[in-house]
Amino acid sequence: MRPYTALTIAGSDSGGGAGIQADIKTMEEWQVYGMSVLTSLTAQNTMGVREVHHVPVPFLTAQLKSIEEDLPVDAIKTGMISSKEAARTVGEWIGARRKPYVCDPVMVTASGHPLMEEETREALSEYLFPHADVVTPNIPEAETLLGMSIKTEADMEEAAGLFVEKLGSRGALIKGGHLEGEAVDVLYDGEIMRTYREARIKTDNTHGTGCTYASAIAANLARGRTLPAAVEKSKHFITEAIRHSFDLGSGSGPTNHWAGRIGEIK
Ligand SMILES: Nc1ncnc2c1ncn2[C@@H]1O[C@H](COP(=O)(O)OP(=O)(O)O)[C@@H](O)[C@H]1O
Ligand SMILES: Cc1ncc(COP(=O)(O)OP(=O)(O)O)c(N)n1
Repeated sequence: MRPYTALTIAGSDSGGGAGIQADIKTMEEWQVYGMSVLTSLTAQNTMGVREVHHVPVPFLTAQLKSIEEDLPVDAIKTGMISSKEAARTVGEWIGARRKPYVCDPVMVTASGHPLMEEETREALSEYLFPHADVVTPNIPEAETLLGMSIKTEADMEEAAGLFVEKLGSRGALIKGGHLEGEAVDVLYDGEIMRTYREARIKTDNTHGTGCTYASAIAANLARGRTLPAAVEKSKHFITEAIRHSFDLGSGSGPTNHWAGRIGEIK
């Protein structure tokens, strides 16, 4: 049996809530075989990031080569890409594959630790966005990348359009977790603007939500779903993962990747 597969190219979170750990856990929940190419190692927990080591670019290339010579890739997700050189290497590799690709432009952790060098921001639109079916910025990321302020749903729609028109991606999903009120996300696929809306859940345990959401979208694309359908399924998935999130650690706890299976194992 050949399973659906997805590749995450991202950083490691030793605390298990974000990064490749969240990505692989999420892919597994969608019965998609997850593979990982590590870009950086973070010494991290629910309270914050203690230290970061970036994988040397030649080793990044070695990991990509190991995947390509042996394993099929149905969809790709990228997360933490710290340097311009890493962005170039990853972007060129993805460009040669022509597979569904979700680009999560992570810049800073919720705890305030930078995950990307400042000069890498421009490299994202140069090397990664042109290959992306969808870029998934949160509000601060979209504001930084577009140089605009986002406060309303109308602003989110404008931002989604600008990602496609100015920053070169095929689609954009602006995530509204950092605004107040309902948890609203806006998707523009280059043709139609769509809104995904859920009630806001009262919790501080949202560590890893962005990684989990982007990986669920990649897993659904790997399964052959359209982008709007993949986002709809993944929005429901992330909402339940937040609703059943864990009170683990002293900081912002992780989401619950197995929320959809609660009660299965007695
Ligand atoms: N408290 C919450 N209740 C319900 N949904 C939330 C909540 N916080 C975030 N979300 C949703 O989680 C997803 C991730 O959003 P966001 O927090 O903006 O991204 P990031 O983790 O990258 O900062 C989005 O679908 C957002 O609407
Ligand atoms: C290694 C690593 N990659 C990405 C993140 C950011 O995770 P995200 O889900 O976007 O948000 P927070 O967990 O920071 O709220 C990370 N922390 N570590």
